[in-house]
Amino acid sequence: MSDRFSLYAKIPEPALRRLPWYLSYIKLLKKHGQTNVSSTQIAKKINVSATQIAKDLSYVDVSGKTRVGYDIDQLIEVLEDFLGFKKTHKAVLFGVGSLGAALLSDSGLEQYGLKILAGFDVNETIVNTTVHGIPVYHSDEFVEINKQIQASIGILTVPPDFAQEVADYMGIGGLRGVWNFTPFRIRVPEGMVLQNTSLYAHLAVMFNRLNTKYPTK
Ligand SMILES: NC(=O)c1ccc[n+]([C@@H]2O[C@H](COP(=O)([O-])OP(=O)(O)OC[C@H]3O[C@@H](n4cnc5c(N)ncnc54)[C@H](O)[C@@H]3O)[C@@H](O)[C@H]2O)c1
Repeated sequence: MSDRFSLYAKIPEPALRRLPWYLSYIKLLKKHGQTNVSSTQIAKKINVSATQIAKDLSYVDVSGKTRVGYDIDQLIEVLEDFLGFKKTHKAVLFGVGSLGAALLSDSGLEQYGLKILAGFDVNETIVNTTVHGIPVYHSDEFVEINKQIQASIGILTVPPDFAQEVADYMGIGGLRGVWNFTPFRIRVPEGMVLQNTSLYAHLAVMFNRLNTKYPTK
């Protein structure tokens, strides 16, 4: 992220979560040849009020013009920069099982600025192979290997019983952020960034909403 953004107020998380929606919508408009967009136009499609959109965009270094709106090329550039999608963040992944291997095969992550350089596992049948072109090493080799590759993010896709132990080990190897896919609520030392992601948590919310709207016997 550019230094210029450090001049701005800390953006609230809900606003930060909405910015990628705007980005993806304006990229679609660009694909259809549009060059400018107003917050009112975004609002109609995204289902967020125009006032909220203008407020969210006030956290990034871009300004719209009356009646013309925002320049789409500039808005895409600034949003991608702000969201960190233009920079390469080096990562490693622990636990090359079904979820881990799927993440290694997802080329979308690299487009969004996350480059996975290596996988680590303890299963001898996976160690010293490549998965989708990414080398997989034994977990014991992580600290030495990371001295060379200097990754800063660790993706955690091990069984929950090993989640805390592996997260602690990630810290020893110099990682500064953990993207935790396990359902285990890991603790990380102060200064380490933790992001928990769970498909199942979202699924539970959807089931709950469905049951509320359409109760079953
Ligand atoms: N967040 C989500 O939406 C989501 C979705 C699916 C699975 N999960 C979670 O992701 C994790 C992995 O699930 P999966 O289905 O891929 O399991 P899996 O059993 O297919 O894979 C786990 C892998 O971790 C490896 N492993 C075990 N101990 C290790 C260690 N100490 N260091 C490195 N690797 C180690 C195993 O050898 C295996 O290859 C689980 O915690 C699961 O609950 C989360």
